[in-house]
Amino acid sequence: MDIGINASTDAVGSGSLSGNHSVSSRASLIFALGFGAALVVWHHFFVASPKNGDAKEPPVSRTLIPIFGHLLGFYRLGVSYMETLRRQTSWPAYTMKILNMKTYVVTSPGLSHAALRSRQMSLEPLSATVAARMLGLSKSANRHLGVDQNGKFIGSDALTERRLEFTRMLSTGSATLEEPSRVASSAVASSVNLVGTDWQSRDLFKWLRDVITMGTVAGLYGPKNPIALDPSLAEDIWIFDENQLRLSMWGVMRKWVAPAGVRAVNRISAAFETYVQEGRHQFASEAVKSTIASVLGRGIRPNDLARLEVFNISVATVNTVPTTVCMVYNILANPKLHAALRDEIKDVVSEVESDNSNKKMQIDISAATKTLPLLVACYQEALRIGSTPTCNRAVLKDTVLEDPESGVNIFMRAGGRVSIPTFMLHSRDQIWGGDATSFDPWRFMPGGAAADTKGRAREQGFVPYGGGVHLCPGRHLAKTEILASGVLMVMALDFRAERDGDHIEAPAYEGSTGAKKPIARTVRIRRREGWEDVEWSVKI
Ligand code: HEM
Repeated sequence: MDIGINASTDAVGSGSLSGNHSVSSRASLIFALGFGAALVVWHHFFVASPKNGDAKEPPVSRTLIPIFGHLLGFYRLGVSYMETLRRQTSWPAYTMKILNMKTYVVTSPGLSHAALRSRQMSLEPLSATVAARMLGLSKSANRHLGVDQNGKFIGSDALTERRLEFTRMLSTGSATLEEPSRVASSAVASSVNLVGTDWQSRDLFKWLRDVITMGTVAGLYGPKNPIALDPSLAEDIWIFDENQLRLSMWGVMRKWVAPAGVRAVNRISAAFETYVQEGRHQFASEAVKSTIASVLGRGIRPNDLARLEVFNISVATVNTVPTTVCMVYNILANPKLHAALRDEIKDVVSEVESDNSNKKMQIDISAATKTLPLLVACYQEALRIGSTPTCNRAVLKDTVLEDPESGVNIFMRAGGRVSIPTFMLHSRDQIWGGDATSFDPWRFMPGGAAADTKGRAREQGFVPYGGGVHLCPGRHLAKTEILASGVLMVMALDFRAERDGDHIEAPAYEGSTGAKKPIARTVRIRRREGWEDVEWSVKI
């Protein structure tokens, strides 16, 4: 284009330039067509062909658009794109090829468990390289994570050490789990106790999001945490989450491709850097205190530590929030269920102490599995359909795994990735006894399709917290906080739809690139009638 304009305006050499231009543009056209045809043939035979290198390797999923087809699919449909590809094959897994990277997407329950438990696969190389690309860490911090100057994982025990420490500190029965669980539940109770006696309109998702985020962060990072000082940072956690894919894919170009994501990382990490420099982490949970001490002990600068905390804080909130929102919304949308829960929970409510102005009531969730089976079933059902984490693994060595359902052996090549989108297992009618997309807690009650006769949740195909050595270390804390939120919302508050005469509807979701986020809806909320003067707390 530029050559053409220059040629016609160049009085001296316009003719020859012009002539050269038409010959060169024909040559360019022929070259472009030849190159395009070669690309399509290469894509067809080497990328889009359903045949893979090894006969036992899962078939390659096809896309109509060469090279960028899968990326466009993700941009358009988010993680649900993986479900559309699943329909191309009856294998328990398929291969998604993007350039030379192979991702094995596992779609059957048995193969998922086998992959999650396999010692030939690990999450760490992926966490380390993705963190390095997304967070703008210094070279020395990348080295700490085991990432070399080319962005390649060369190994480090830093993430293993953190995982083991976190898992130990947040395991059931440990005093170090009790403290953050108590603080998180009290923070939710405090938010509920602030609700007034007159009806007020609230965006239910945003309100619950902020209540849960404040609770989780207070539980982990203590009362002087950055979000307690600047609540607007809660929004940044979600902006970061929505931009994760773009941040991780574009490395140094992320400033241009995901400016909002970069701003969110900078804002959150700046606040965490000040938090560490001012020593406010001395009031944090033991789990956070010990991991911060070990990172600083390895010579990592506070600025890099703060950037790593962006990742950690996101992991701790972006699944807890959608699970709670899903549970509360669906309870409110079903008046029969709501009434049944009020009836169940009333037996664990007791008056603790009263002064002249306030009654103090406590809800005991310490033995919830026994005393609150319907609420626990609501929690399980919300885990099933309310959050959509994807478990990822790097294949460390050539591996063959058996799919127990079909008896087929599946080969996965070293250097590839494994992706287990939990929503694909959690939303299949044949696994969940029909109508898998609806919220039906009775599935998890004794004898239901998702439980045994004693009400123990089925394990096959139910992997909300992943599995194997990477099984979510925060699951016990999350469970307590979600149950505490549930009992408080049900017992302490009344809810109504925004318009008189309407019912509160079950949440509807937009195709989101990040964690599951329902379409915004406003509801009215006030203190429960007849219980206006009560100050609530939760016994965990
Ligand atoms: C309902 C809430 C939650 C859900 C559904 C959830 C789910 C998950 C899943 C699926 C994984 C990946 C496991 C795998 O790949 O096998 C994971 C990992 C992780 N989660 Fe959670 N999580 C929740 C809450 C939390 C909380 C509250 C914390 C923090 C206290 C937390 C901290 C972590 C960490 C640190 C990892 C990485 C583990 C590793 O590197 O091995 N999660 N979570």
